[in-house]
Amino acid sequence: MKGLKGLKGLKGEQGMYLGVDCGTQSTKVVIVDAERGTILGEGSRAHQLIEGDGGRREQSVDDWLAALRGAFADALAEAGIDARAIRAIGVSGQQHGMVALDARGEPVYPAKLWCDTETALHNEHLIEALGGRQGCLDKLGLLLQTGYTASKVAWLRDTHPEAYRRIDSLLLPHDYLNFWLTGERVTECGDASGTGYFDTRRRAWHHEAFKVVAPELDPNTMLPRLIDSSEPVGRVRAEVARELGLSDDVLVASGGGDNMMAAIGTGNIAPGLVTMSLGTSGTVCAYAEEPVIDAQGMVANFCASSGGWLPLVCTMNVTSATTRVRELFGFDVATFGERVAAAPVGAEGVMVLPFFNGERVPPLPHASASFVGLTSVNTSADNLCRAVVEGATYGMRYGLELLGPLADRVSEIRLVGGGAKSPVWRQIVADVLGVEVVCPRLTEAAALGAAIQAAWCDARQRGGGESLATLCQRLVSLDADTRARPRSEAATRYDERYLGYRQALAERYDVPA
Ligand SMILES: Nc1ncnc2c1ncn2[C@@H]1O[C@H](COP(=O)(O)OP(=O)(O)O)[C@@H](O)[C@H]1O
Ligand SMILES: O=C(CO)[C@@H](O)[C@H](O)COP(=O)(O)O
Repeated sequence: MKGLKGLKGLKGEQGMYLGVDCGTQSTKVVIVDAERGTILGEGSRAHQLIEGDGGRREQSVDDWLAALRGAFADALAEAGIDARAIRAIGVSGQQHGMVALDARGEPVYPAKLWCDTETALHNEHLIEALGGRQGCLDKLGLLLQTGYTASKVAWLRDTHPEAYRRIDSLLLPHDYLNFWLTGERVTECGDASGTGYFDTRRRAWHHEAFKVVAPELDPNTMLPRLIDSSEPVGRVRAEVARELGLSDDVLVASGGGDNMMAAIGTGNIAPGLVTMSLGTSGTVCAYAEEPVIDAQGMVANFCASSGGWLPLVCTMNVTSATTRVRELFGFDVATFGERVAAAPVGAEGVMVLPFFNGERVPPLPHASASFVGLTSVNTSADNLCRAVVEGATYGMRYGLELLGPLADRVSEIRLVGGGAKSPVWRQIVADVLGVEVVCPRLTEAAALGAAIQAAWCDARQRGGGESLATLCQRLVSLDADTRARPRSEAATRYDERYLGYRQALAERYDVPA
């Protein structure tokens, strides 16, 4: 991967845009010069994860704010610009998290995250109450999956009635950061489509579904105002502008869910491309001009944040799984990569079903991880490290196959997220999926997408004609050095191993092989 230094250009006096991505493990910030098409600085700060029995995964919103402040300071120092040159901000956020605020704007409970599986039973009950799978598809255009916001709200109602009674508004993580920046409670269709009370076909809140989730709450006042993804949320509050050293008229774009922003940050805003993220979660998505309704409910018919739709498959165990095994052996990221590379294709028969966090697709919220095929000969650190990377990647192939016709003719996958920084993993993805992969120069594509969206929003506000496509052309560039092509022998071996993976899923979990 090329360093950012090679990308830096002259520092303009204006036309700077800030992209923020509040991911699961960290907040990333980039500063771009949209006129020159250069990335000037980036920063990243980690978050704490609150984990508990039964699949609890939560975060404190204060942690997000602290990470944003720190990452912004680092990016600004690297860019070496005056913060007053920043014209607009775009915020991307991990999808689905429940941020329930009281009337003063304080959380009534910590943010409950997309990867929390504690509410699986509530999700099942909600599906039933909405008329089963078909009822969900008819009303919402997608099937509720454990992890969506709806079951978290229902869970809070059941388990913390006092906190539930104090709810005044229900936001998503990126909405919350926009609220902190502007004081406005606003959302847009991309992120809203992952709540479970949004009609993804009509691109509107589904009040009837919301009443099933939270009968006592009034959707007219609880739910954030919906704006188009090209519209601004507002201007940065004076207090925030002072603290961050920004000028007092900085625009805040609508922002969106991290997958929607990563689609923009990889130029995936027209049919024909596939974006795959190896983040904490694994996601694979393709832009579509019409809604894509999956009768099985595994492909989520999310709206894109550039108009159109972004059908997506999400698995919960990608770098969350590889990090667990890496840390078990006490390896740093570089050593882990070396150990993965040292093991042969197929890890000498060791296979990992990496469901440490339960799983969303296939829908196994209560599953746990398994290491299978271990013998006295193949049980080595190298094989275990490779097997967890391979297992997470089999999940991505499963997801790609679910996308069906949208991905069938794709000649190249744009790979993003932390795991995409690993050359050995990129090759494994190419070999397992049998498709060429390439990374954008900036693998923090969600933060870049948010910055591009901010530039788009700013251009529209100023009456400028610059389209999102033009901005993507200028700011999204691919790193030829990251290109990995399938190797025929390895691909054939992986076809066999993938069949073994599907068989293991069928035997253990009754998932059709
Ligand atoms: N070279 C690498 N090889 C494997 N994993 C990596 C590498 N670089 C970063 N990661 C992992 O990527 C993860 C962070 O990815 P990221 O996309 O930022 O996650 P999120 O957006 O969910 O917070 C971390 O678990 C980190 O260990
Ligand atoms: O739940 C989903 C998508 O439906 C996840 O993709 C989250 O949006 C978290 O993303 P990362 O933190 O892994 O980037």
